[in-house]
Amino acid sequence: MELDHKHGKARVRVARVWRGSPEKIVEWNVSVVLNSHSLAAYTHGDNSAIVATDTIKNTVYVIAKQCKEPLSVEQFGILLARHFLSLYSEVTGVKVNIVENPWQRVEIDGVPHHHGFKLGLEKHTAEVSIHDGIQKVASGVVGLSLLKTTKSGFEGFIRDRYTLLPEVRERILASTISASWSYSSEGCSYNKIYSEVLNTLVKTFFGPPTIGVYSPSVQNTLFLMAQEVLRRFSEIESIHLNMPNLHFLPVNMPALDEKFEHDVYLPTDEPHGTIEATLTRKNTTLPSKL
Ligand SMILES: O=c1[nH]c(=O)c2[nH]c(=O)[nH]c2[nH]1
Repeated sequence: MELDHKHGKARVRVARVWRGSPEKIVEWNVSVVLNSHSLAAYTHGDNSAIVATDTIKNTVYVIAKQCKEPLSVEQFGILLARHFLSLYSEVTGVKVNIVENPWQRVEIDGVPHHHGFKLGLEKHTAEVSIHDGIQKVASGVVGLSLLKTTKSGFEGFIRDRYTLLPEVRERILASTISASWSYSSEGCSYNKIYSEVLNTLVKTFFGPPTIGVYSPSVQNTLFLMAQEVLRRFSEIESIHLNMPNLHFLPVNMPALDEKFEHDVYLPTDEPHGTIEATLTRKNTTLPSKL
């Protein structure tokens, strides 16, 4: 028999304020998982090699306190992960996942407020793992909701006795996107890359402001978004995109003598299409190696 085991603390919420002009704040929801030599805790009730999950939680606050300057969610994850490995010989591996709550500075009549913030929508995430001495950093976003009212269709799919969906060249395309991307190099400017990757994803989803770009499927749009990120950011090795297809169903009411004219829709998120893919860089240039 072999027991694969790990333990940690999930959903540790911490906010860190840096006083000054202007004031700065981050709010993080931190989860830590440790691999350790604590097999005996499972097999013999011997807890002598366990870092208590309560201790793990306290450590999040202590490391936050030690951060005297603002830092990215990735940098915080790296500090935390390295701490557990360097302090405890019992710990052999660590994974830290953090979700940042998007507090954004308020502007009053165009003037940034000294200490006022409002909550944005999409959230910056980070995953830092260290196993066998190898540190891996991935950044991401969750809750990036995008919608376009036209320049989307879906045609040419399998038609059989189970198919009801009409082929269309005109529909609403909407998704709440999650993405995560991993880096091939260390010490990147994580916050800068985060906002530029988001910008790239959004630009590719919509196309140019006045004319947009036609999407023949969520699958194709997803691929083009991922490809553009790998093209632009040489430090990114791989990107995963999860793009649920949130259907806006045409409302037809023949009994009321009202027919759908691409105007009234029933927005739904259940059920939704699930479309996801990971694009990973090969050593040659894209897209020839795909
Ligand atoms: O872009 C789409 N991809 C699909 O795989 C799919 N399936 C479906 O019913 N509608 C859509 N739309």
